Amino acid sequence: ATKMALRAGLRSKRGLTGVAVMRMQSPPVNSLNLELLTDICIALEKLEMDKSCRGLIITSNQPKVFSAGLDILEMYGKSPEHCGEFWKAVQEMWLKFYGSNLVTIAAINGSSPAGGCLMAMTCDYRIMADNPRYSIGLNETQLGIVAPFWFKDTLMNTVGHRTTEMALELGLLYSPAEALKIGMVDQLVPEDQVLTTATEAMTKWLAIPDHARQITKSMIRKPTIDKLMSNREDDVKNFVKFISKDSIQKSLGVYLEMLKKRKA
Ligand SMILES: CC/C=C\C/C=C\CCC/C=C/CC(=O)SCCNC(=O)CCNC(=O)[C@H](O)C(C)(C)COP(=O)(O)OP(=O)(O)OC[C@H]1O[C@@H](n2cnc3c(N)ncnc32)[C@H](O)[C@@H]1OP(=O)(O)O
Repeated sequence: ATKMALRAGLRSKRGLTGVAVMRMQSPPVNSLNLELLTDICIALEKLEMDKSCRGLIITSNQPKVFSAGLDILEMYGKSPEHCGEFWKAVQEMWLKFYGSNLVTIAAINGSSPAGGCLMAMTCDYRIMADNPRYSIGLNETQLGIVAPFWFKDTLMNTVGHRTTEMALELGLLYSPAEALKIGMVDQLVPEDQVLTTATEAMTKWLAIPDHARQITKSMIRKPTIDKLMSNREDDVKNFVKFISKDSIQKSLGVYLEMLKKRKA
């Protein structure tokens, strides 16, 4: 039986119609594996074609974690072919979210490192739980890997040039308060209010006529999207070449061990 990795449905509570809530539920930490990425893309594609849907809130059903980012097990000890397929799915998720016609809001109810942060940054607005135990950021360099140009572009478009230099080179993970300060997230609220606040924020975004908002969003994001679109195959090749290196595989292995030991 296929595992339902997320739930998407149109809500009509409190007068808020045409808004889907997507809840990632891939235990234990919503790491983005091929299955979850594919499910997310299919669900978003369906919503995008549904004329009654205008907005999407993405959140997590897992306690304490929004998403642990890309599933390292999809990149560790796998064949070049598998790594290539996986990377295409990561690209697809980014392209669909960053270019979405819907109003997209990330209700970040837990930690969101690396690919989890990327996913949140593709949204139009980010609300995070104000819990100092949670962290968010692009920490790739800490794993000995390099975030590709479109991760970097998404961060730069969100927090600016200088902050991106510091954040990306040092692989910084920020507390919610720090993330708010640099503009990585837009609002902090108590944990139990993340979803209701996302719904309230959605009302404000939906008050803008769709066509005007969509054209404006596209005008701002299209150059960044086009850059990946015209380099997709090379980007896959670069990823496969990079991730297959013995030194990179070793770094990933060490990092996975560290994650397990930290737990013990
Ligand atoms: C020139 C360059 C050219 C090309 C380069 C191209 C590309 C390279 C770049 C690729 C980009 C990668 C981006 C990524 O997203 S990499 C993933 C980074 N993610 C992390 O660093 C997060 C790691 N996880 C955590 O910090 C914590 O798990 C978290 C804070 C999310 C939750 O903590 P909690 O205490 O609640 O859970 P844990 O006990 O730590 O974890 C539970 C089990 O889950 C496993 N786990 C956690 N994260 C991952 C993951 N991302 N992938 C796979 N597995 C993960 C963890 O090991 C535990 O497993 P078990 O011990 O239970 O077996």
